[in-house]
Amino acid sequence: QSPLDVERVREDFPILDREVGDGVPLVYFDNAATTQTPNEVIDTFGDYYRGYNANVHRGIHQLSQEASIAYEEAHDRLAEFVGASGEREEMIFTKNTTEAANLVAYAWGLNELGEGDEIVLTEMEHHSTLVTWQQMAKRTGAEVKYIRVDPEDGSLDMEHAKELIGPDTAMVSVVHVSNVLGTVNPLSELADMAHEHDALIFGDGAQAVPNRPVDVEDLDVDFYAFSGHKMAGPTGVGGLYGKKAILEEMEPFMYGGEMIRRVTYEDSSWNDLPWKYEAGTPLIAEGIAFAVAADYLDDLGLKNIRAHEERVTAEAYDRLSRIDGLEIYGPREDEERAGLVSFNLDGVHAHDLSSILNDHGVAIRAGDHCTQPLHQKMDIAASVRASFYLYNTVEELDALVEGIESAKDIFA
Ligand SMILES: Cc1ncc(COP(=O)(O)O)c(CNc2co[nH]c2=O)c1O
Repeated sequence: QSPLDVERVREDFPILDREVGDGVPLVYFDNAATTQTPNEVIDTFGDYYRGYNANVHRGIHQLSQEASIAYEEAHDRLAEFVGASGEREEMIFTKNTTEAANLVAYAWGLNELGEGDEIVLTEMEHHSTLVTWQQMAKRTGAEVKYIRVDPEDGSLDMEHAKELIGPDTAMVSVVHVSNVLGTVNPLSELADMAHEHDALIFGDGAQAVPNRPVDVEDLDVDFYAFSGHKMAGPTGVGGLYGKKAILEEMEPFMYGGEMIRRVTYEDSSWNDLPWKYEAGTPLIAEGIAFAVAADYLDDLGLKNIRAHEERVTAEAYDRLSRIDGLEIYGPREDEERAGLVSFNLDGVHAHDLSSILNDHGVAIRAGDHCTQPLHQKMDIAASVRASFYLYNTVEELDALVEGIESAKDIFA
């Protein structure tokens, strides 16, 4: 029995009633790419643009004050959502997780990294962090090293992590939950290892924040990034948590209005946190809707969402593992796994399988999921990924299994 009343929850997501193709019911299993948006979040946009649309931070008039208060308080809400006690001063709104990683790489990395410094990543990093730190290393003369991933169960080789993280390590950047394997990495343990050597740690929380309680202070990460569109919120807004002392010391790398205090022809000084890192007119409605998404998830309960997702994922794993010729990647059935299952079917290319599944109404993702090095390491050109969220049901798995069996009849 799920801790969520899923049938009632699904009423909040009108898109889930859609039919696709020849009138086939939509089965949305692409939540690791982006989640669907509840009415409460959608309605925020209409309320804002009909009721209090104005530019923020500067206006004296009432509309600007209303918009400013809503936008600024949204920062407090997202800080609270991830356990940041510094409230808005530790919560920068970016466009997404990718931009958050780039902000840290440019604002911190460009100034702090040099020859001899090492950046420790994992082999399962998403391109948003892997390419960012790889290119920042090339620009600064730093060196990137990768913690090995065990291809058998997608686990991180922590003995190898202990070898790599040392006195030359300046930054450790780790995906909290892999968007391909479903592996949940021991971020807190890696933070301790980084701090033992006075290195900083960046946590990529894109696949963690939506579906489990995250407390950045318990984790003791220095930075932690996540995206609104992956947690029932809008695209265009993400959160970058940073420890206040680090954000105070760091120099901004995007300049302009909002982020300044005083400007002369000779020099400029910066605004308070977090505005110092939010140059120009922000995504105001998106930021306000981001906080509504956090409220929506907290009303359902992140522990309930996690338990529901575990139930659907366990059933998916069990049913997929019974299909001959289907190989599942990542943690084994008895190991902790986030709400996704990536796999391949013998004799059927991932793109062909996803096309057949689409004909059955099933929306999944096929490809490299922005982790090309990981796929190369696993010696697979691509993979098919089914990813679940709070509104999916065990019954929806029937369409997935039927679609796979249909693909076997056609291709295998
Ligand atoms: C682990 C991880 N990190 C970072 C990102 C980047 O997030 P963004 O900046 O909001 O795009 C993603 C998005 N992952 C995926 C986006 O589409 N399919 C995916 O698996 C992700 O899964």
